Amino acid sequence: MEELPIQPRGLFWQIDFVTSEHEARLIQIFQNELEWPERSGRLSLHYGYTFDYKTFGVDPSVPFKDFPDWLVPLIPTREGRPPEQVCLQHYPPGAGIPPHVDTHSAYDQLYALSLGAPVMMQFARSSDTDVDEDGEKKEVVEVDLTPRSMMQMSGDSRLHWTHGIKKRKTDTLPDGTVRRRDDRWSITYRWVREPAVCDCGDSKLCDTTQRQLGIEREYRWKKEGEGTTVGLLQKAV
Ligand SMILES: O=C(O)CCC(=O)C(=O)O
Ligand SMILES: [Fe+2]
Repeated sequence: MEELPIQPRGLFWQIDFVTSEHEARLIQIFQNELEWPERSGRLSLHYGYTFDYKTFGVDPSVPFKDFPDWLVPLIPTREGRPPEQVCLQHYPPGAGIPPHVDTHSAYDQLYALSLGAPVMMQFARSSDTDVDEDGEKKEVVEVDLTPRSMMQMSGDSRLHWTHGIKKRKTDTLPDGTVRRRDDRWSITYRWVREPAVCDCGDSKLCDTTQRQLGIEREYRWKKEGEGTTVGLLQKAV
């Protein structure tokens, strides 16, 4: 994988992690062979261990959910062990994910594979000099999540920038082209951090730092029923 020469630092990229034929077969499986929750918006299916919201680690009372056959060849091998948790998500056109960092204390490495239609992801950090489109003092960088690409978020991109996908039906590319959204699937891979303590010291985005400073966190920032990733992700404050 190669690091993208952009801010945020720490984004590693591999194009064509799967072939178009392989991608088409996977999308067939996602559309015809999996049981998705019945609601609108972004939908998630989880594999591997279940997260325990009390300990912020793996819940030992819930058995490991085996990786299905289609998932096994899609597991990144660079970490030397398989991820503890894998999440398949479907984004119909118009769906998004609010800006967040994946909880620092719970997870160490984080990878995401994109399949189907491309989408723009916004990476953001607070800034004294920049304002975003909502007038907030934020520096925002858009990264095009092109299909079949594997992205690793490490370093700054993992710890000190939030990431999210806007709920909208089109994305505007850097050259001004307006691109319609279409169905997208992503597979997110998470490696548990042991012990569950992060030492990055970011008081805005790090749950360990906030706990040490006595700052109350907003774990349950997602609406009830909006998916089972509640607690995995931390809202940007
Ligand atoms: O859909 C993606 O590529 C990323 C999703 C994400 O940020 C997450 O599940 O934490
Ligand atoms: Fe995330």
